Amino acid sequence: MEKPKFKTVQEVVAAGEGLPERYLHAPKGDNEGEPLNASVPEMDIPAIDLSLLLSSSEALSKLHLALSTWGVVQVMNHGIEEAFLDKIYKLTKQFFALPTEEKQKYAREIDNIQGYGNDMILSDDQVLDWIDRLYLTTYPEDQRQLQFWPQLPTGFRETLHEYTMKQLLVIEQFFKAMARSLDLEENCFLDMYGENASMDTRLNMYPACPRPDKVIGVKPHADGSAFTLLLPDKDVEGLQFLKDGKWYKAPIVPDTILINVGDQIEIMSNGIYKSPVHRVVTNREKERISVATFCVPGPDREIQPVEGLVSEARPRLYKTVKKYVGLYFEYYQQGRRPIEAALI
Ligand SMILES: O=C(O)CCC(=O)C(=O)O
Ligand SMILES: [Fe+2]
Repeated sequence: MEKPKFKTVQEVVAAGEGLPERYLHAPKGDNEGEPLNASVPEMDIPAIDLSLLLSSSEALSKLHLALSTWGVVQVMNHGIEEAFLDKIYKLTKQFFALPTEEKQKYAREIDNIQGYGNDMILSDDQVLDWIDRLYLTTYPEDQRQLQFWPQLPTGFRETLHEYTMKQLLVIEQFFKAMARSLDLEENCFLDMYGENASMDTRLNMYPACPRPDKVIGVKPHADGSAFTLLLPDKDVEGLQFLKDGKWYKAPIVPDTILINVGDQIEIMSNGIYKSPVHRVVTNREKERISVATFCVPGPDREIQPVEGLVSEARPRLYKTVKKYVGLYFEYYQQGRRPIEAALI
């Protein structure tokens, strides 16, 4: 098995050999000199009660407003107990705190996305993201590659399985709520999304970084998913969203799940719900973790604007796409927005 030839960020830090050039962003364009970690205002997004979304039209309007402007909401009353979310955070921290040799047992191969490792390297001139990750397909169960599922820390596998099952319920409710908030039949997104949809969970670790002004945790991107469920670090900020050309930081709201629209809901909603560009900045003193789950339509599904959202007044904006995530990665590392390729 071929192992990646680059070190993880944690290994770079442990080696104590200074910051490799490959992580440094050269100043460019109009923001010349603007440090990546410059202070930015907080975004104004609502916390929405998931349990009310099927009954309250006020909650649905709030959802509509948030998703059509920011493309992001904080979801509360999602049915996953706080103690359980704490367990996920704790196990994530414990995994990344294991010795390198232990984590390397789950190292991804160079051209496989699943497993433990550094940022995917797709070209020689790519500036690297200051992030280590453990990326696992968690659903459907027969697509799990268990050789990448850590045996340590104890309870990791069982807990990730349980988290997957709990998220499934949230995902279904959220799809229905989005449909209702657009006055559509509640299953219309779910029907297109398909029964063989998958979930990929990515555990992220951003070690403390000596040059947060020049190094980025995750480059600006929009997610290629239908939507993404995110548990951002409970103590350390870093996630930022772009709106009208300006960056805003995501607030930390305990016990909520942050859900952001991905490109495939932008396509299905004919552009009404926005797949927001976001990034993660680094921190000089503190490491940061997060856990992201990408909800991805089955590979056989044709994703396109749903009929009820196309009219003379609102012509169809996107082509029909299939296996969008493959297309996504080609564009991503070139710094282009893959959804541009789907525009009519
Ligand atoms: O770490 C975060 O808060 C967000 C990570 C992210 O945007 C992603 O994994 O797509
Ligand atoms: Fe993302």
